Amino acid sequence: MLKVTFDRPWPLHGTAATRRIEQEAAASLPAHALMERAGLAVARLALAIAPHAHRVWVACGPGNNGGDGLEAAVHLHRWGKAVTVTLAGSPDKLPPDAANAWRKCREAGVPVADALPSAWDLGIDALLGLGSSRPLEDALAAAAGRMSASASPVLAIDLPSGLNADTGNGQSVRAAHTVSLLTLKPGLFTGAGRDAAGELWFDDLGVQAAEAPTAQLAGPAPVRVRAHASHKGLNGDVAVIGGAPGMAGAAVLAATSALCGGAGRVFLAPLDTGFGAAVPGWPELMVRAWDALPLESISVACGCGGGDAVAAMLPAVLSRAKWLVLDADALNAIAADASLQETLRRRGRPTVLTPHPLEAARLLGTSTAQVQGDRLRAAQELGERSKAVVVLKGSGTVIAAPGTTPSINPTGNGRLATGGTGDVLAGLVAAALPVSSDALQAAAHAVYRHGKAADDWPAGEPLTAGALARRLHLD
Ligand SMILES: NC(=O)C1=CN([C@@H]2O[C@H](COP(=O)(O)OP(=O)(O)OC[C@H]3O[C@@H](n4cnc5c(N)ncnc54)[C@H](O)[C@@H]3O)[C@@H](O)[C@H]2O)[C@@H](O)CC1
Ligand SMILES: [K+]
Repeated sequence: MLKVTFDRPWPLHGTAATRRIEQEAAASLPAHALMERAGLAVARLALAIAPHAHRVWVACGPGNNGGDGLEAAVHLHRWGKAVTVTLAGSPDKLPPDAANAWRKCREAGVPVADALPSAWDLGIDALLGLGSSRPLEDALAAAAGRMSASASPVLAIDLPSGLNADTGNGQSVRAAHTVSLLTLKPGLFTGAGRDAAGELWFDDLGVQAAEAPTAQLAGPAPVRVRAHASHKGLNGDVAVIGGAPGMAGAAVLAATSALCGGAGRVFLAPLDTGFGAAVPGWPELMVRAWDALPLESISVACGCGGGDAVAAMLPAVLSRAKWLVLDADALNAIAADASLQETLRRRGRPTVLTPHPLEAARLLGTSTAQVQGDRLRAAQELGERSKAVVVLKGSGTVIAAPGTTPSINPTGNGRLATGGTGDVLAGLVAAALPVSSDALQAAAHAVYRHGKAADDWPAGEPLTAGALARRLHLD
């Protein structure tokens, strides 16, 4: 059993891959062995996270997730806990492993109640796992609702019941802890998964997964030590093109973020002709006209408050920039213009798109709900279509590129939901591209760093985009 910490990458396996791993392992093990291991792991974790909990409610569902709960209930009962089992389903319809666990439960004398209990110290959610296929109803919904609403902590087995393992969608139990079995599932880390799952634990049940991961949970970048004999020319030049009248702040945020994020030199090309020759308070930033910039040799972040005006620059920027980050208004302009989409596809140089779900929906010609319905798939599809790295922002930002395993970012929190943090990210990605040979890795590490800065934010201090940019210092 491992606690899932975000200081290293983790492989993630979706439902189909996990089912294959389970079938292969079950074929080489004695009957019921996997479920017995799962039940023991859950019972041990229950003791570890809630050592003083005496009354334990194990809410079991109609399938093998319920079976895991029944196995755990037998152990906890034997260890002296006051266990109450409820079963949302019929004992004679349980699948074989779960039916075996039910028999053991009855033989051990574990109390089984028809009605949901009114008080307990620890809830164990064994209603649904991988098999969750539709919204919770009736007895399952009643048990899930009562368990989630209680002040007593919930330990979810495999997944918070109702959560889709692949997409992180679905109304589900809200758990304080979730122990993911055999594999870690992508749905725990994106969409509603982060809020539903609480602290995450992983038990492989002694099975080494031979399946290729469906996705990767991103880890931090290795520390980049700058050589003593270094100079600014080795650390990449970044230009930010954006900041139409009334939106100059977005471009300034991206530029300051690139600077604080480690770029050697940073240019700012405001689209507001009245901007002035310098950025107050930031003498390091060099203000230039966009068409005076050496686009062929620099990293460009384009969008960032560019408004409608940015569309006119895009043909040149798309065909000339050595490295390119497209954000916000640049993405909207591309979504509205098939010839820009074609130029993007044919660019053939490192390109990163940083859409939020609505921008991604516009680019894909679909709805925000459909993008959010399967964030991994939407990011992958957009990457394939545009031949670019895609950073689909949101809870569990997805980073995808054609022909590669996508990543989900584990850092960041709701404090980032404030104006300008996306511009900060665009600047940071633009700074990361010139010093990396792999645009996907550069983007994933920048996203990780951006989120980590928010996770490490001092309590009681407001998180604003400008303050965030300043905190992106190199170690
Ligand atoms: N078979 C085994 O030996 C093992 C099973 N494991 C557990 O088994 C789980 C998967 O078991 P199952 O495939 O039986 O699936 P579940 O136990 O998740 O679901 C059971 C059944 O509930 C039904 N269902 C889905 N949504 C429903 C809803 N909203 N309302 C009513 N019924 C609904 C489905 O028809 C599904 O087959 C894993 O998540 C894991 O917890 C693991 O412990 C590994 C070992
Ligand atoms: K569950």
